Amino acid sequence: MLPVLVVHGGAGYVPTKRSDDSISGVCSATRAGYKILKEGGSSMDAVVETVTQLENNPTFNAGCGSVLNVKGDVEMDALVMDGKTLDSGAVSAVRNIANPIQLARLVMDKTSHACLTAEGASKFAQTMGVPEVPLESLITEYSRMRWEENLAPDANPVESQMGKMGTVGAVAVDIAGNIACATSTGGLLNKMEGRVGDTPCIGSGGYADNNIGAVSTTGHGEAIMKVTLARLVLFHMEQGNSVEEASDLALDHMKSRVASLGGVVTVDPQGHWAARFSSLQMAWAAAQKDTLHYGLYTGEHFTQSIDGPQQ
Ligand SMILES: NC(=O)C[C@H](N)C(=O)O
Repeated sequence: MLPVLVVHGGAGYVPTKRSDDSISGVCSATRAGYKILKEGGSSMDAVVETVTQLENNPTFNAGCGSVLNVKGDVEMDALVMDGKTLDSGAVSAVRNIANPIQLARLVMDKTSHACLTAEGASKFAQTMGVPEVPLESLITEYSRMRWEENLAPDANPVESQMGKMGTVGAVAVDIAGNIACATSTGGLLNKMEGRVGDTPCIGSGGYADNNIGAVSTTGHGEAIMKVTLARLVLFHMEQGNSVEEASDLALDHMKSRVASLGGVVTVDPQGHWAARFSSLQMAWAAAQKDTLHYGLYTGEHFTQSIDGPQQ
């Protein structure tokens, strides 16, 4: 069953003209992460590489392609967690870097803290030699268009975003049985300056514990934090539920308790995995036993050889 990698590209609704790019984006990032696992690399290396590729892909709301805040700026959140030690690293409201997930990992590896924010995170990035990139390099025509649309007095950015989420995340179990998660996002469309969502919060945007499993989440951050969605999935697994049942129970609770939709990718130490969502769509992919699995709509599950024609 091991190794295994499961990836999401955000819960919500993917406009038809962007759905092929979303599917091919999650599939190629999954291939890259799975290669690391197959060669004996760690689950942490695999999830960070996978999420880095998705941050570099302008289709997704993370890194280049992030949504803009109300001022037209990009402020990004990211989290990694290591299931062996329960160490985690996060950055919130970080600007002018290409790969927040790599900075989150540096917070975990090189500081005694779990999260750095805003200017402090930028100063740390400089100290670590992470190159500063111009704001313009993170902004796509599409994200600027959606920002402008949502500045109108009658606009409803939360409603509009539920349509198109695009946060990215990955969970993995490596050959040694170590488990990790990584999640990265530009957050919510036209959010207030300084708004921090669920993504960098342990237990909400993700969680990993070698004894239970790992989860990466996507959805409306304020709702995800109310139910600590990632830890809630793992709680249900601790109660004896399968990865699928636990994921569905947690998503059902978020829907009934706080009327919010979302999605998760989940693994357990044996290598069972799930990609579940209550939203209309979630681009997802998984790799196990040299097979690539992927889908977009509820119930959709395609498979092909990992070395087959590029999806
Ligand atoms: N697209 C998302 O999943 C958004 C993210 N959870 C946030 O609220 O920041």
